[in-house]
Amino acid sequence: MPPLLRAEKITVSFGGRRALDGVSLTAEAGRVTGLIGPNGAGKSTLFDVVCGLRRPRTGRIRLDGRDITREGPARRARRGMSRTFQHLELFGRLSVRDNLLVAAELGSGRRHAARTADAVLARLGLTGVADDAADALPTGLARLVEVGRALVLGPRVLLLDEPAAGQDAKETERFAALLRSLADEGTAVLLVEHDMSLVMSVCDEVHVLNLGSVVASGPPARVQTDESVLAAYLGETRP
Ligand SMILES: Nc1ncnc2c1ncn2[C@@H]1O[C@H](COP(=O)(O)OP(=O)(O)OP(=O)(O)O)[C@@H](O)[C@H]1O
Repeated sequence: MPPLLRAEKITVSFGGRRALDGVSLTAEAGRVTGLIGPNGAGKSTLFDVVCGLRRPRTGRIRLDGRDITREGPARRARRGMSRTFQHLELFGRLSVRDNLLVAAELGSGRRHAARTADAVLARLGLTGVADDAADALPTGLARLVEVGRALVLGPRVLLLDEPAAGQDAKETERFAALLRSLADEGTAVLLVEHDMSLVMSVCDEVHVLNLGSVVASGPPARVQTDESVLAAYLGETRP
């Protein structure tokens, strides 16, 4: 069986500068796959390519083996791909619940959407703030709302861009348990995150990007001690 998600030799240039240079990686169903690397390594650009917001200059994106490189974001979402953004994209004046409902109604009818939104709110521990305006929440909780908006669509592939930024230690611990349970249900989770203890504790496999290339891939324990990874991070927080 092909991997659920596969990026093949993806190249993206901005002007003359290569942001991604022949990047290949996979994300499997039932696994949490980490994507780490220093600032500017190309992580968010790769997410944009995977979810259809940016066309690569060369390379292919495959879902279940099918080439979806030419499909747009809406089509990919219907195929079961959801993502969150590094810069929050919530409707600030809407309540937390309505933020989820707007997304859920894209995926199903109104009654079903309400039930789905409430179930996701409960799962994320957000029921108590369901009626609060999204822009009144602290960053850690606002990021969970963003995750909730992705979850109401019941994704098979979930792309999370720095979801734990702004969370305190307790929130991060709960979040790690959520990621594990999503993977246990069969979701392919692709996680971009700077919190190394979260990445190392929750991921089954980690890909390391540096200057637009994958410099290491493997289980967290191996990647952590890889020489090229340590070199990529010199001058930054080491993994
Ligand atoms: N729209 C754009 N126009 C020009 N250059 C861009 C654009 N988006 C990204 N870049 C450049 O591409 C490179 C990769 O950026 P990207 O945001 O993908 O990195 P990243 O690994 O997600 O970084 P961070 O951890 O800081 O979010 C960087 O050099 C960045 O300046």
